[in-house]
This record gives sequence, C-alpha cells and structure tokens, in this order.
Amino acid sequence: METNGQGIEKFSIRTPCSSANIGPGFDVIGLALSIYLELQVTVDHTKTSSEHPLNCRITYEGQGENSGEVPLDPASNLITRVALYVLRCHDQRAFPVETHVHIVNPIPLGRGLGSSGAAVVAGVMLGKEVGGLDLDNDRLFDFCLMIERHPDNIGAALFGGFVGTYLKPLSPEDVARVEIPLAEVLPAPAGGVDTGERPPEPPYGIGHHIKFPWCRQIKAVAIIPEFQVPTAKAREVLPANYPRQDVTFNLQRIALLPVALGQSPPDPELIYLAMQDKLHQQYRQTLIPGLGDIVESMSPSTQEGLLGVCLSGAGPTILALATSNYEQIADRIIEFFKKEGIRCQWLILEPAEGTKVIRRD
Ligand SMILES: Nc1ncnc2c1ncn2[C@@H]1O[C@H](COP(=O)(O)OP(=O)(O)O)[C@@H](O)[C@H]1O
Ligand SMILES: N[C@@H](CCOP(=O)(O)O)C(=O)O
Repeated sequence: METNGQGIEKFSIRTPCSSANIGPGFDVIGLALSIYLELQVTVDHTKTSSEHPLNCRITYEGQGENSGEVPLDPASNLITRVALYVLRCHDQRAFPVETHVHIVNPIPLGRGLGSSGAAVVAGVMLGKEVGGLDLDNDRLFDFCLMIERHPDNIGAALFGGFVGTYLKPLSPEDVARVEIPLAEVLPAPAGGVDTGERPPEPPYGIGHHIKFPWCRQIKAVAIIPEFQVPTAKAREVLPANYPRQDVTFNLQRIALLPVALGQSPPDPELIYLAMQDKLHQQYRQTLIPGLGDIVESMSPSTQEGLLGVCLSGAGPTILALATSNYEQIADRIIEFFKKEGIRCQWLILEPAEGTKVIRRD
C-alpha cells in the first residue's frame, strides 16, 4: 500500500478501447486504440467504517452519463463487480474502507469498440490494486477470461497494441471450470446476501497472446453510428456451423493479415484482401443496416488512401484502415448510414499501449 503519509492512497487505471476481429480474425485478433477508460481511485485508510455498500462509492462521467446505463451501485456496476470477483477469490469480501472510484469513460457503449472489454480489464486491475494482490498480467488475463470469454478485446486492452490471442487446450476439469455460468462467477447483484463462499477461481494459463508489429503510417478511422448493438445479441445471429470453404477463406486471410499490417510501406491491395471475412460480418448485416454495401463498395481502387474496411468487433462501428484522406473516407461511409436514416460520428485513432496504473499523490 502506498499512501500519501496521511493514510490516503491515490492511483489511476488507464485502459484503452479496442477493435476486435479486423475482418477475418473473429475472436482472435485485437487492436488497442487511443480512447481510454480511466478509473481515478482513492482509498481513505483513515476511515474505520463506510456508509457505502461494499465500502465503495462510484461516480461516473462520460458515455451514457445521463442514461443510467452504467449503474453506480458497486454491486451492479461491471467494473466493481469484476474487482469484487478478484477480491473474493482472495478471501477479501469487500473493498477496503473506504474506496472511491471515479470512472471517466469516453468509450462509446455497445458500439464494437470494446467498452465492456475495457471495463473488465480495468475491473480486474482495480481488484488487484485495492487488494494488494501479487498477480501478473498473464494471471489477470485468466480472471478476465472468466468474465468475457472471447480473448480478443481483453487481450488488446490489457497488453496493448496489435495482438493475436489464443486459448490453451484445458483439462476436462478446467473446461468445466471456465464453462461455469457467468452468473456464478459474477453473482448479480454481487452485494446481495454475502454467503461468504469463494467464487470459482480461473484455471492457470487459459489465455495467451502474441504481439504483432503495426506499420506506423496506418491510422484507424472509426465511423460510429448512433445506435447500439449489444455484443451478446450480435453473437446470437452467428451460425453454429460453417461451410468448409468459408472457414478456408478466413484461414487464408488470417495468414496474411499480421504481415500485411506490419510491413512498411503498406501494400493497399494486400491489406484489402487480408481484411475480408466470411465468418461473422455477413450474418451481422441483419443488425447493421448499410454494412453489406459498405464492405462491398469501399476499396483502395475507388478510395484514395484507404487500405481496407471491416466491422469493428461486433459492430455497429465501421473501422477503415487508411494512410491519408481520412475525412473523405469517413464521409463516404457516413453517407451509406445516412441513406438508412442513421447518424454517425467519426474519429481518427492510433494503436495504444495496454493498461497502466499511475500513482497519484
Ligand atoms: N465503463 C463502464 N462501466 C460499467 N459498465 C460498462 C462500462 N463500459 C461498458 N460497460 C457495460 O458493457 C455494456 C456494453 O458491452 P457490449 O455489449 O459488449 O459492447 P461493447 O463492448 O462493444 O461496447 C454496456 O452496456 C455496459 O453495461
Ligand atoms: N470477437 C468478438 C468481439 C466483440 O467485440 P465488441 O467490441 O463488439 O465487444 C465478436 O465479434 O463477437
């Protein structure tokens, strides 16, 4: 515990947003990008009791601030529930008296930019820090995977950069452990009646990642529609089985993608080809009006500066990779959504570092 000499401990946790899949890398590839969730945490060790549930007060500013989408009750808020899961796995039943978490969240919610992945990663890190736990990032990744089961967003948000993520084959007993229903990992609400039971701990070494190089000339243009698509819903529309030729199509492209996006100067034709997908985007068109037209008609041959275009995560955000003419590219994509009566905002983003803890005095 590092306090300021008066028993007050202050630190911030900064976690980037992420774009998963980048076309063919469904549930594998993640790219950390430069919008950051920040937790400003204060632990007042001079207090001996707290009037707040679970000894934790939450305040919030940012996306969905006035919509009530992000609960301020620590038993319901995703970040604090995740932190509490980590604490309870280590026999700490609540936050230290008295914890204040101020959440600053500019990551759009439910738009395919990994807001929930960032919340899970930040929550795991919060549990580690307030609990004074000796957990390295690989172990934190295991905890994240008990909550968000696809490793691409959380891998990018935790480790930063452009990553490939994969899961280790588990023993039958460990498979049963990671398949425990989420409600048992994160009982909702976490602060109900505390049975004193330890939640199921993650097996060791569930998830792994590898960092790929990223060509610095490439920027990510995010076109963010005004409507939300919950990731769970966008996963429900995917089929249980795929035609063999579609799987082969994606495997061929995934073999190209990390090389194509790492080499300088970037080769637009190669990147365009490497970003094609047949495993998720076509099925998600039903939820995202305009998606089919956008991926079919935007290419480097018609749009100067463009390298490739894909759905960001589960959508509805569109990610265009480009080296110039960002505004023209964004405007063209916005036009497609406009025809469907959908308004958008757009941002130019860059690859970001992973989650950091910054001490404040
Ligand atoms: N900073 C946050 N604090 C608390 N909950 C959050 C935060 N960010 C995201 N969430 C939760 O995650 C949900 C969005 O997750 P999801 O549907 O996976 O979309 P995405 O991760 O693509 O933004 C939000 O509706 C909210 O419940
Ligand atoms: N691989 C996942 C990624 C979901 O990302 P999100 O940012 O939409 O949560 C998927 O495609 O379902």
